[in-house]
Amino acid sequence: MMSFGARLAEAFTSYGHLCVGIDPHPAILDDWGLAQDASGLRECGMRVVEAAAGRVGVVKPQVAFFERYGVAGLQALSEVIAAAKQAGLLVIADAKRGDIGSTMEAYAEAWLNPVRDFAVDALTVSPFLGFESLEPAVRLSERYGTGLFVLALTSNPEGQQVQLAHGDNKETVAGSIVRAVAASNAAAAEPAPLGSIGLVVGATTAHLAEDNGIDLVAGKPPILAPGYGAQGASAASIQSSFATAWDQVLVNSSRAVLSAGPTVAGIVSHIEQSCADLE
Ligand SMILES: O=C(O)c1cc(=O)[nH]c(=O)n1[C@@H]1O[C@H](COP(=O)(O)O)[C@@H](O)[C@H]1O
Repeated sequence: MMSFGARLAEAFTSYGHLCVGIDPHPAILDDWGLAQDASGLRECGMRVVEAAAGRVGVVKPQVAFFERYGVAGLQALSEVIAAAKQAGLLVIADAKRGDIGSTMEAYAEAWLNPVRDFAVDALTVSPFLGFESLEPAVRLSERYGTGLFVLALTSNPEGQQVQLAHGDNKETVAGSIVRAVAASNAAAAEPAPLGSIGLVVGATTAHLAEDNGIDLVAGKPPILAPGYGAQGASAASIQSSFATAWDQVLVNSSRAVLSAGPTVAGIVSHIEQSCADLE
């Protein structure tokens, strides 16, 4: 199995930098005339998958919106994940998992082991119990050919209180996470144009990396950048903020894409416009 970084690099070449978020907010279900239950989630997710297939390389279901409806919601999530993989899309589960190492291993098994119900290509994870607590997920990612996106400099302004705090050695928390991710990629057995351990850096906050001396290029981590569209970042601002790291960036858009529904044709037209903007 090719590494996640190698598969993502191929997806960039074929389809560019857009990742379509599957975030079935209650307001979206209402706007689309869908039921506020698991059948509504499933239908919403399937329409987005149909629109995304062959136009972008990656989709990112937001697990919270499925979890909200309990077991039936998670069943819908597993069906949407399976349909996306079947359509040739890479799938990132946005579950932001993070815990002590022994528990982290169970989370990684749940989301990354290809035999499990929720098996995806990559998972968002939180390093705020200490980057080392993610070690089992890093190890299992390498075993299964999957990837991680580690929160570093999130798109929400309140994140900076924690992420730009300085430790004893004067380095920011975000800077130390980025450095640890670079080291993980440098230690990977299989060299690839992109690492398999990625970062989450908001499209709205990326400029803070340079301002704080944070090197996003070392170790070539893929960078998941949410914030395009609904949170205000434009294609031009994202390209200029990421500067030399731009070829590593996967730009997520969720609400802006879904608000172009409910028809598959409407979603397709928004995706095509966003892809053209990000070229
Ligand atoms: O990990 C994420 O994807 C994420 C990190 C972050 O810093 N900011 C952020 O908005 N996200 C997620 O990205 C998506 C953004 O959605 P829109 O603002 O609707 O495009 C949501 O699913 C968020 O949970």
